[in-house]
Amino acid sequence: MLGRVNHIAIAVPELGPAAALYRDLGASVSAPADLPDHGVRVVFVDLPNTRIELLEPLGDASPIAAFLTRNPKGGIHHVCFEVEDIDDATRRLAALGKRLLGDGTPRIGAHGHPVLFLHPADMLGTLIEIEQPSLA
Ligand SMILES: CC[C@H](C(=O)O)C(=O)SCCNC(=O)CCNC(=O)[C@H](O)C(C)(C)COP(=O)(O)OP(=O)(O)OC[C@H]1O[C@@H](n2cnc3c(N)ncnc32)[C@H](O)[C@@H]1OP(=O)(O)O
Ligand SMILES: [Co+2]
Repeated sequence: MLGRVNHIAIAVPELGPAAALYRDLGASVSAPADLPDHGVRVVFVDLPNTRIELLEPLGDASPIAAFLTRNPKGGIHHVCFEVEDIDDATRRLAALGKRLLGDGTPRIGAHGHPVLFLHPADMLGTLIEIEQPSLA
């Protein structure tokens, strides 16, 4: 079921300095993009074998606000795995008893592809995102 690591997300209190840090390391960093439906502002750090997704809260109801209250300097927020067929993966994960966050159906993520999140309590204390990077 699980394919490549599509990205590793780091939640930060301020995107500007975080993006500058990775630029100073010589990485290619995208311009910020607001994702109001997801309550975050995001930039992507391109790496040879995956990406870092830097996340800043956007709006009062950001799903990463509580995380940053617990981790005021920021921290690793989630890992995103690619799947070939997110509908099949959703069914299989639900059958395995994994809690699917939100309304339990995939939503369009930062790359314009369907994504879904699994509750950290069911995934060894780690928030897991799955993404279908291409049309099934
Ligand atoms: C989709 C666009 C973009 C993309 O890649 O395309 C993104 O990735 S956007 C990313 C932001 N969106 C999300 O994270 C959506 C899914 N997340 C959630 O629904 C919440 O963050 C949730 C429910 C996982 C946690 O919400 P919150 O922290 O407000 O709830 P609690 O304080 O009750 O926490 C419950 C429990 O989970 C632990 N927790 C919370 N966040 C994390 C985390 N990132 N990693 C590991 N564990 C986490 C928290 O400590 C609590 O643990 P407990 O033992 O019960 O105290
Ligand atoms: Co993500």
